[in-house]
Amino acid sequence: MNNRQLSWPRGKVLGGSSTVNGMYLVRPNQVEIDAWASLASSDSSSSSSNSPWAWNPFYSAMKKAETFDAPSDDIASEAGIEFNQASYGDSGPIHWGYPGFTFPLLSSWTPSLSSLGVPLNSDPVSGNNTGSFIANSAIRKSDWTRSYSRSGYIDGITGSRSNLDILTGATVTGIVWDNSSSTSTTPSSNSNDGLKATGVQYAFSSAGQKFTVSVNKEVILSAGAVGSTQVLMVSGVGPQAVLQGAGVDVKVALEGVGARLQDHLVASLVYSTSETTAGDIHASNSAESKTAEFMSFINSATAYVPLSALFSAEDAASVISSAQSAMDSNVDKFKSAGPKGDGTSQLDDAVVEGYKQIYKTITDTFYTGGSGQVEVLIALTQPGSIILQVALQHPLSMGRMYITSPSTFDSPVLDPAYLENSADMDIYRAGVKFLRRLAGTAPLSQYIKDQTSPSFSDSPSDSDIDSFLISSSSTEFHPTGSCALLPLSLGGVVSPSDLRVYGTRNVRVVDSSVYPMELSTHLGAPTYGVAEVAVGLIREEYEASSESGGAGSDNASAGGSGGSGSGGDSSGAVGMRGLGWSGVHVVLVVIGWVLFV
Ligand SMILES: Cc1cc2nc3c(=O)[nH]c(=O)nc-3n(C[C@H](O)[C@H](O)[C@H](O)COP(=O)(O)OP(=O)(O)OC[C@H]3O[C@@H](n4cnc5c(N)ncnc54)[C@H](O)[C@@H]3O)c2cc1C
Repeated sequence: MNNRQLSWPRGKVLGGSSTVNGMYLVRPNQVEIDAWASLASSDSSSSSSNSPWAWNPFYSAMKKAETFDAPSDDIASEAGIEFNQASYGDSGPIHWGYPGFTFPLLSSWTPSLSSLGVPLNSDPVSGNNTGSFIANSAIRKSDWTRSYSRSGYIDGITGSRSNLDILTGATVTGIVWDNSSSTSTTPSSNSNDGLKATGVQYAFSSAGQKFTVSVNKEVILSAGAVGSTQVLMVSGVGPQAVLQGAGVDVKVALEGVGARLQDHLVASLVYSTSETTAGDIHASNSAESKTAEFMSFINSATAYVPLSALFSAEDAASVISSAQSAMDSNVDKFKSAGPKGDGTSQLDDAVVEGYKQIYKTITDTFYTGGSGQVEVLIALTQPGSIILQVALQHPLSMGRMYITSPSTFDSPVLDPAYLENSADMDIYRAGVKFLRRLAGTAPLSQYIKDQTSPSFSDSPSDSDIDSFLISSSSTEFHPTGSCALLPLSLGGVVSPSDLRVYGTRNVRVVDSSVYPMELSTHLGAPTYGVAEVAVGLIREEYEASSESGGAGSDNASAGGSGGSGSGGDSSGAVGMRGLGWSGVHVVLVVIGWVLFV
């Protein structure tokens, strides 16, 4: 995007990004999760329907993390909220609620979208998220506070658990290996081979003393899409060319680490309004603006829009077939860009094959299977304005992240190759046109006056829209793909069977880096699901081992959480809730948090 640099904030705090995020709780589409399970099982003899990553078990895991808080009748009718309570969990640590304050203009959201072919979805959380709806927010109704990984998973257990230590303010600087445990840098999918971690090193500043937490059992990284990838790389696990360039000894030449980095891009159209917005009430400094109910208001009206509502049937078919027929040239381009995107070396064949399979999945299944290709949102947070936003959901453009130094105190290079693929621009541009139609569609149109930004002509050309998107798009804060859960033959980083990093015996990654492709959702809710699946797999493994007199019975350390605490969480994933059985000592080493040992 004209070499623009975008800011990618992350929550550097206990609870990770769930502490600072926009609080949308949305589930992905079943089509996406089943496609992931199918890719994950593609080199195994078992069917993807038995995979823990298939929709049914994954849906159960997401529900395990949550408790649904129904809105009051007044809020539901004022905002036009519809829901199916049976589709939610009822006893998990994260509250799926709604704000205690709303705006009548929000009830115009779903009728206007329905008129544009995106009907109300009154049950968007049980497998089909396409359509328009008022999404859940991460709000606990009993006191209108944010429900996030720390409040859900950690706060209730600190002080009461002698087998949990949390080191805050610490930055993990690398994994300590038993170098005699493996002599080969070639990764194997066999967990009995490979490097064994014996500890995690951390420090409180870049020049400060380094400390080590020893590991009896394993290390679980939950440092997020950027953090976990960086920790692996500085520890010698990653693409050879990258590690050598950064002065890091190659322990495991795992070429998929950091490859295929992706993100959701978002753009905003701003309209003036004479309707009162949340921004107006905030700015008024009135008594109402200080109530807990008002302060709980957060944007949440959304819609996942399929190609059929963005294009005519003929144009949709043309976008799909152009993307499909351009696959081989895009794959070649991706391969020759190399691990640093500078063409100095080619990408590994397995990583390229993974890109090809993901590309096929997006163009053959997601484009045609009815899942949302853009998300459309409305924001009421600016005084005097209504903001309509569009975010591209399944980018074919995938880039890379890599380190240039062996220190986790130095920033890595993050390059998601935004909009390099022309199909991405075609769909994103159609999303902007859709927003403009939405602004003119009743009943929402009665609240909308002039478009104040960007300053388009009445009929902007495609190139006007493209220039606007290139110059003003920002991140929707959903980076992923950098530690993909896929077979080694598709350039995976963690094994679908147990989230173990290939080429290691006892290091797992459990966080939002593991999705091989973007999902049509905000990534928080599914990442709680990833963590809950992980807890199930890890428990099963230790319990089986314990029964046979193995690892589970000794006084060891297990891995922790990220940003959160127990059981599973997104912004700092996995969980004490599920993992803290007796005999296992857990240490969270945390900036905001991170690992566990
Ligand atoms: C501004 C913003 C808005 C967002 N809005 C939404 C939203 O509305 N809804 C939604 O569902 N999702 C949203 N997201 C995304 C969502 O919050 C993340 O996808 C999710 O939190 C990812 O969880 P994670 O555990 O993978 O990583 P994180 O939550 O980022 O947790 C990683 C943790 O690891 C720590 N860490 C990293 N490196 C190290 C290290 N070397 N040593 C020690 N600690 C380390 C970090 O400090 C952090 O505490 C948003 C994200 C942001 C940043």
